[in-house]
Amino acid sequence: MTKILIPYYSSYGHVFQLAKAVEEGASRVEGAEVRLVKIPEFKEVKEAMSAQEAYVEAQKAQNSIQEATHDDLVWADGIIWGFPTRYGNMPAQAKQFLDSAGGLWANGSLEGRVTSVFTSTGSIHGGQETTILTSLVPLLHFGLIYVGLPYGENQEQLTTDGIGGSPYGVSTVAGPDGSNGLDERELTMAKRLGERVANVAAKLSNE
Ligand SMILES: Cc1cc2nc3c(=O)[nH]c(=O)nc-3n(C[C@H](O)[C@H](O)[C@H](O)COP(=O)(O)O)c2cc1C
Repeated sequence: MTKILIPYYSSYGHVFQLAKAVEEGASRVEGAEVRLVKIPEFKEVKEAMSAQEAYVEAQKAQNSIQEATHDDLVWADGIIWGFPTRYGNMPAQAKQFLDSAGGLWANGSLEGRVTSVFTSTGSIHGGQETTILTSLVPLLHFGLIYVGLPYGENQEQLTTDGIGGSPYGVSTVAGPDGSNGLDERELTMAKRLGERVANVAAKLSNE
C-alpha cells in the first residue's frame, strides 16, 4: 500500500479543483491509498470573509473534506500540497501548519518521503513559479524529496496560452476576480502529477 496525502488550502475553490484532479491521478496507481485533506482555516479569516459569497460558497463545497493533521503527514509516503499564492508565497494558513509541525522536523519523521506542490494565482505573472520554489525551502528542511512536472509527459506546457503548468509543478490562473474556470490541460497535468508522485512514492517505500 502506498499512502498519498493531498493537503491543500483553497479560499475560492480553484486549488480544490486541482486537488481533486491530483487525487484522481494518484488513485490510478495500483495499491495507492489517497487521502484528500484541507489545511485548517484561520478563525479571523473565516469571520472576515463571512459576508463574501464566493468564499462562503467555495467553503461549503469543501464541507465534507476532513481537516489535515500532523498525524496525516506521518501516515503518508507521499505528500502533494495545494497552495494558492499569497504575494508569491504559500498562504499563512499553510505556513502555520508547517511551523507547528516542528516536532516532526526535529525527529526527522518526514525525511525521505516524496513531495510536490500545485498552486493557483490571480494573474498570469502573479507568482506560480515563486510560490512553488519558495515552498521548497521549508519542505526541504523536513527532508522531503521533490518531484516536478517534466516536459516529456506534459507537452501542454509548451504553449503561449494563458494556462498554468511548469516544470516546477501544476498550476492554474484563477483570474484577477477569481472567475476563471480550470483549463482541461491543467486538470490533465494535475492527474499526471498525482500519478507520478504515487509511482515514485511506491518505489521509494519499496512496496
Ligand atoms: C492576501 C492575498 C494575496 C494574494 N497574492 C497574490 C499574488 O501575489 N499574485 C497573484 O497572482 N494572486 C494573488 N492573490 C490571488 C490568489 O492567489 C487567488 O485568489 C487564488 O489563487 C485562487 O485560488 P483558490 O480559488 O483556490 O482560493 C492573492 C490573494 C490574497 C487574498
